[in-house]
Amino acid sequence: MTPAGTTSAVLDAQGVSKRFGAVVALKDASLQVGRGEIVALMGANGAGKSTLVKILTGALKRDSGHVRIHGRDVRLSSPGAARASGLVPIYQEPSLIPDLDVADNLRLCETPVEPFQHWVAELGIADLRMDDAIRALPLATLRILDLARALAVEPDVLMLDEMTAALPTDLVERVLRTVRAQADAGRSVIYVSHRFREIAAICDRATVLREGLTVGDLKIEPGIEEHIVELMLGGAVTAPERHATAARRAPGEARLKVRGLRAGTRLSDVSFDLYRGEVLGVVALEGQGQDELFDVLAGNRPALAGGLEVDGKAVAFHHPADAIAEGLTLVPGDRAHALLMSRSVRENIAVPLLARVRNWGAIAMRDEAARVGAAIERLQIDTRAQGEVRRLSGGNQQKVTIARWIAKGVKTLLLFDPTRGIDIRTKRQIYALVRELADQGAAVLFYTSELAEIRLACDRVVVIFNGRVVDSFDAAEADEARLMRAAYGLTAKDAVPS
Ligand SMILES: Nc1ncnc2c1ncn2[C@@H]1O[C@H](COP(=O)(O)OP(=O)(O)OP(=O)(O)O)[C@@H](O)[C@H]1O
Repeated sequence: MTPAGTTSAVLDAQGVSKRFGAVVALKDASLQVGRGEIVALMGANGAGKSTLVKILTGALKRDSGHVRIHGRDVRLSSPGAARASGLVPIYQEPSLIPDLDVADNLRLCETPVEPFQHWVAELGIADLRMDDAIRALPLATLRILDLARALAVEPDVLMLDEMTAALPTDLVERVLRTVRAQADAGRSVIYVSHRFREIAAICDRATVLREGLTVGDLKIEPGIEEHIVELMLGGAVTAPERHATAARRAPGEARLKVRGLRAGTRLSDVSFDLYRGEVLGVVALEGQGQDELFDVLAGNRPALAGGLEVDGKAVAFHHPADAIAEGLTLVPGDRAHALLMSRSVRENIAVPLLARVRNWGAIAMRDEAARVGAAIERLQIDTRAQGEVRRLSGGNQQKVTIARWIAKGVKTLLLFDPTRGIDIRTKRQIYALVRELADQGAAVLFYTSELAEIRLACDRVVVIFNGRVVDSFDAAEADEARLMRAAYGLTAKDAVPS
């Protein structure tokens, strides 16, 4: 384990430990980053990555170990102290205050406005106004604002914790280019991610944590992926299964028919059929109407035009309860809203999605406890901190949102980017679970911002561009180039933009 440039490391953390009551989050973690280097910090859900990042950014105090910056021991006693040492984080969840506008948020954290605006424009958010209320902005925009805010203060070491997990493909590419350019200009970056494609694209090295210990430090080179996975999981994992063969829909009428659906300002005219027994993927770049589509299907917003049919019957949803009554269940992308953060893991899994739907999930208590237990086991949810969901690692929180529908059983499942922030082993388990649910007769609509998931999890895919379905094909034919072309509104004969 001899990382490049240990002696000239900009940041050098050694022997870091941290305990939360009985939970040992970090036992002996080390991490070095040289000037101009991007180091991936990897590990399964709950390995301790976020805890280490929080210690390095002064949000948590370490129990033992030391941290050196440019060779000097530092005490990172607060986020302000870490910033003063040049360490700036972007965490898994948006950090701007929802009740304030952009300008007030900048003032509050003393972010210089001009550089911030420069980065916002550079990152492709063209229409941001300083008096926009944070609450009204989409999650993807908030993540970009967090990055712009961090870049505006010209950090020595930038730490990105699952920064791209909520972003659609086009914004991910822009973020990756920007981060790489920052490193090329001499800044150092710690990049926490579960996405190998991104790590291969921009990182120089990977430091791997397992159960709070640093277990490897590797140069990123072709073929390193399986080695990293082995280190992360402490043993071999099975290769991903490819489900995508022929369409698997059950015979008979479509479970859900969507016709000429229009909603908000972005969803113009979307039509497709979703059958029992199939997993239908949805691919779209940022803001092409996918949020509005899922919102309408979940009863969160009205359709302005078009119609829905469930099992051959015309329906109109005015409230989420209407959608649930027709058997449509949403797993939203935003776990912060999906979970009761100060309640336990079990309560979160068992809680009816909406208390007012009285006949929903009428399961005997004993039976329910068994189902909740089975779902926890199935997804290997880390229950060491199960008393309050907010104490779980980000990936484990996401698993809780998914465990709900495993515990309850569903007819039509609407999954909005369900695997963001989830480690590779669990992702594979989730694909298998989704398949199992479909095999049992569920119809699944699966929006993902990770194009590779289409082939791994879906039978068919529809691509939405500019509020319309522009292409639809079997998942077996869904290589990333074809999906990308379609997502950019290019037909098969057009060239991919280089
Ligand atoms: N405030 C806290 N109280 C109790 N336990 C905590 C707290 N914060 C983190 N933990 C526990 O520490 C362990 C490590 O969590 P951490 O968030 O660092 O993992 P991670 O590697 O970032 O995971 P993920 O990939 O899921 O985000 C987990 O078991 C988590 O439940």
